[in-house]
Amino acid sequence: MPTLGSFLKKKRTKDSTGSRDLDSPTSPIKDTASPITPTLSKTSGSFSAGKLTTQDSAAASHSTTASTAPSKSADPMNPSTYSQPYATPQATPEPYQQSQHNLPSIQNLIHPSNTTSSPHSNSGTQQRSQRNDASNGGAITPVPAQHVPQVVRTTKGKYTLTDFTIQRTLGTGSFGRVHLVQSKHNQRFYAVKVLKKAQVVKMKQVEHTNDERRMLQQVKHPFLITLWGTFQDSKNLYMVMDFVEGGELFSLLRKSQRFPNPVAKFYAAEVTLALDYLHGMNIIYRDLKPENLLLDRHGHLKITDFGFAKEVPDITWTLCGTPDYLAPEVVASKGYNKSVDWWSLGILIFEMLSGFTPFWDAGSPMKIYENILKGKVKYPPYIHPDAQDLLQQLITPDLTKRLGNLHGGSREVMQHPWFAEVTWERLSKKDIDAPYVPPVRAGVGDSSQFDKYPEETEAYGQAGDDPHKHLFMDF
Ligand SMILES: Nc1ncnc2c1ncn2[C@@H]1O[C@H](COP(=O)(O)OP(=O)(O)OP(=O)(O)O)[C@@H](O)[C@H]1O
Repeated sequence: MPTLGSFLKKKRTKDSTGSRDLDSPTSPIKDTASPITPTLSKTSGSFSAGKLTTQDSAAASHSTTASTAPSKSADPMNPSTYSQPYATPQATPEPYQQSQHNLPSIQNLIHPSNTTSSPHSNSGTQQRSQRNDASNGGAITPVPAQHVPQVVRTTKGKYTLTDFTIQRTLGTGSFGRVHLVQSKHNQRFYAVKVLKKAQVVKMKQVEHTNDERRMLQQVKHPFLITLWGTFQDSKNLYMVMDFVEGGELFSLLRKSQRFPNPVAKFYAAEVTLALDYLHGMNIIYRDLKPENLLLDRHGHLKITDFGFAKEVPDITWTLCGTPDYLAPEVVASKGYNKSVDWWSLGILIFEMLSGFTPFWDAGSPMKIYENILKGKVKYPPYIHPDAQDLLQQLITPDLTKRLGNLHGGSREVMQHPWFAEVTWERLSKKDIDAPYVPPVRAGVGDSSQFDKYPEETEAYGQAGDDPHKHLFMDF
């Protein structure tokens, strides 16, 4: 039996449960007088989550502007890939009305033994725990692959630091940070994830990091982040991705406290399509949570952070993920399969609908794990009966009953009555209006939707000894 070691991968920079005060008068979104008015989408007759209309009129007015910008991706090295420049915004949106949103108080969920391992241990609230190579068998029915894509995308070109002007930090993790950067070749903006090799090695994340690169290189889907390429210097690894301007779903959820039913449904449906795609490629994502869901400038989701994604045809044993989102078979060190992502989808939907996660405990991750194993979920009365029915079938420890893990695979999730209005085909083409359009100015590197972080003090691109180079040959 391998040893179990947990460590801090990333702290939620905001708590996962601080929205228990659901009747707070400061909440911009309430179920009782929802600002999300169900509207017909641009594709009449198909599902539309409606619009967030009270956030600010500037956001709404900007959405028209933003939608004029082409959403075509562009290779950072290649100016010809952006022949249609972004439309210049006609109206400058007002910045987010932060004061209206009144973020809930931060509560600490850091495991005492892990508080020193994070680069931001003074500001965080929740850790991800991980243990490697836990073993022992578990009787699991593998989900048959739904579809295997014909074409595997390859990352283009080889970049170096000198191809980009590094700008502010957009987010931080345990081994590094993500920067907004501008390509010197095409002037467009990208996100570059910088991972410190020494930290990756110290935290035994070499395999996960190489997996992350390989998984991201393989995937191509409207709701998954695009990786353009990777490179390294003596100290750091660099991953060049599209910059997703709208910020984390986490921030929107905390500002909103909880989402009305149609809004949660819209985001859950996009995640479901992405999971269906990943599982069709035998990839388990394993880190579903609102922090890893970014909003593009039109309000559609992009799943980022493939740090735990893994190609697993049948069963795996590694314990990784975020405590609140872990399936019981992962907590119990049993072998597990793709169905852990369906469990996490249940937790995500629960959190979107209620503002807190079902097994949350102020005490510690150990308490959360205990709650997960007990498996008792209290459903708030405002959760729609169809949603509750879906959640009960996703957040079930019985793998022979968990939706998504049955014979029909992800189709059975999509066919659940809660998703009845969703026109999956159109949604997969982003042919359905998002419920909320982030107030960003397209094409100008507007990072106003991201929290501020202290900047890196160590210069990138230093020459010198590189004892870890052989571990990251693919970068
Ligand atoms: N492509 C992107 N565009 C904009 N922001 C991004 C992008 N990728 C990541 N971010 C921001 O950076 C944060 C950290 O990214 P990510 O989770 O990938 O880093 P990480 O180092 O793997 O963190 P963790 O320790 O959770 O694994 C995200 O939560 C998000 O706010």
